[in-house]
Amino acid sequence: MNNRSGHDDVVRSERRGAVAILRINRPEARNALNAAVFAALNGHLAELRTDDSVRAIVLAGASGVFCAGADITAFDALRADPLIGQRRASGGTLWADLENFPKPVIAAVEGLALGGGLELVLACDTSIVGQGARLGLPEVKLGVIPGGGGTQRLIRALGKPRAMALLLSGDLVTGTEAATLGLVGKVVDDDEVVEQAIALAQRISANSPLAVALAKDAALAAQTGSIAAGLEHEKRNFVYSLASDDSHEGQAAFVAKRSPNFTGR
Ligand SMILES: CCCCCCCCCCCCC/C=C/C(=O)SCCNC(=O)CCNC(=O)[C@H](O)C(C)(C)COP(=O)(O)OP(=O)(O)OC[C@H]1O[C@@H](n2cnc3c(N)ncnc32)[C@H](O)[C@@H]1OP(=O)(O)O
Repeated sequence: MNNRSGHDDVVRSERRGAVAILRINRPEARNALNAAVFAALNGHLAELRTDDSVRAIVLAGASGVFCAGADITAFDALRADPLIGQRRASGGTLWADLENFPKPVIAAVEGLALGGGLELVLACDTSIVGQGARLGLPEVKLGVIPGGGGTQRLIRALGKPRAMALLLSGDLVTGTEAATLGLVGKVVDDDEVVEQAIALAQRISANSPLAVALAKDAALAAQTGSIAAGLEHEKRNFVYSLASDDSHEGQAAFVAKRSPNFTGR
């Protein structure tokens, strides 16, 4: 897959079969997020959304670092942005677009995930983190607060006591501590992060793309509504999956004792 023109250097993309790997590539600024990174990530996601050959995405950073957060030197541009309130120009929809992306997105967190970088991790479906990585929301140390959904996703991930301690102190935790807290999906050796994230993405990619998308969609409903509404959402998605070609293929493959060949329909 070619990198998108104009942003080739700030987000690099590569393919491993049905897995697309996106790497934030601003090592000189510890992969800090600026307008160019947001534009490039949004552009890549738009392409991957409709590319049926891609079944899962790994979001990583370059040079052993995930992301040091929003580019602090870009705050003046943010302040001057008339649309900041609508959060259109500041990449504010990126986190929601990631969370609701119709394909699974796995964060491969090496080194650092701070501020908007940890907010990207929280917006992904799950994450593989290096044991020595450092994660946190240090915005309050800069006189701002998380603006990429961190206040909402952290408390849903950790519960109020643990979330407030991290949010209000700006303290950082290691990858191992983050796994104990439930902030990340899995902690691995620092040098295995990206490969383990790709391996998980490949296991997911072998499953029915339709069932994976329907399961993600139903599970996300649990974050915004009542359990009754969520169960109704799950039921609709279950009935839809049962009627799918993939469901028939899954059943036939089991009976024939062979691997299924899912089409996503
Ligand atoms: C229309 C405009 C749109 C613009 C869109 C912009 C994004 C908007 C997003 C919306 C806001 C969402 C809310 C999120 C807010 C935040 O994320 S606030 C930032 C939170 N992050 C931090 O506070 C981390 C700050 N950095 C550090 O603590 C340290 O640098 C480090 C990451 C721990 C690394 O330390 P060390 O290894 O010692 O290296 P350094 O020398 O400190 O850094 C190396 C160079 O990298 C630069 N850098 C690091 N982090 C950032 C950063 N967040 N922004 C900009 N630059 C960063 C650092 O300045 C060094 O650069 P040089 O001095 O030029 O070498």
